[in-house]
Amino acid sequence: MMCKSNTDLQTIVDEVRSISEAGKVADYIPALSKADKNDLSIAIYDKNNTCVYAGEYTKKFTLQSISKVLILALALQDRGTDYVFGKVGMEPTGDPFNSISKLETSIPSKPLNPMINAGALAVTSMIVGKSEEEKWERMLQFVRCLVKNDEISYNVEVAKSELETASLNRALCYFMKQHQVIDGDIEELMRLYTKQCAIEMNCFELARIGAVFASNGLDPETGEQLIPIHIARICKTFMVTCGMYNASGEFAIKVGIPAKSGVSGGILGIVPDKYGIGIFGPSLDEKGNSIAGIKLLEILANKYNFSIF
Ligand SMILES: NC(=O)CC[C@H](N)C(=O)O
Repeated sequence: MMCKSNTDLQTIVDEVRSISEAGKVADYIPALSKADKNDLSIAIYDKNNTCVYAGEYTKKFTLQSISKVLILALALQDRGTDYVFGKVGMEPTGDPFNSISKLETSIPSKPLNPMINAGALAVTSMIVGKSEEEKWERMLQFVRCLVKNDEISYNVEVAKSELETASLNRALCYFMKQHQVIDGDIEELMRLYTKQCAIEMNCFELARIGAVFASNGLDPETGEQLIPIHIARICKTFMVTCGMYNASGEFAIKVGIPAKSGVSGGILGIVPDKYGIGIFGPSLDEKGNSIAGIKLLEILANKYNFSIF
């Protein structure tokens, strides 16, 4: 399926692009600091299988936290809701995505939700497989299936860069191991998590994943049920309550759709029963969300009445 350029969308992208100057690209994962601050691209994939784009839409980026939604969908299929939510909560947090503080203060000690790092690390530890290789193969295959592209892979440099510097995420893991939220080898978990975060695609491919969620788990092209309906619903609900980190409340008011961002500057947006949206704009605001990406969504939401509320 080809995605077509769209002049109305391009006009909005051109208007918004300069906002990127006010933000900065993530550099706590050293390899991400190489991103071009002024890149901005968007694709909107209709559930009836048409797609429009604007900006440098073939540019690839790593999913980072967007992968949390996808791996949650797989873990829920692997283990069921009772098991997953026995270990990870369902409540939003007003803290930054990598915060450790609530882990110690909540009783019983479990991460508040699967969209913050602690919760996502616990979710990745639940993926079924006889070996590390098998677990990774299953994770990658699931994402490939959502995009319908077997060439989707991960950025080795970004994964390595994060693996070498992820002391805080390691600390979250060891804390959770002590409290029986996770078990197994922490370095294996770190390798799987940093690879899932480094899965790479362009905004068109991300928009296609959004279209699967928008259609309650159905592949927009083949009609195949890729994600069970109840799991697609759980994922979209988490995206509304926790998807934009500690900016989720403001985003719900200003845009009003399920969305998930990542520190690479990607945003996955879903207009239920209508569109999947993929955005890439690596310049971030102080909460770690794409500054131009959010602006684009605000404009589009107003213009086309996207809000689900
Ligand atoms: N917010 C994000 O995108 C964070 C993902 C990143 N890989 C991390 O764990 O720090």
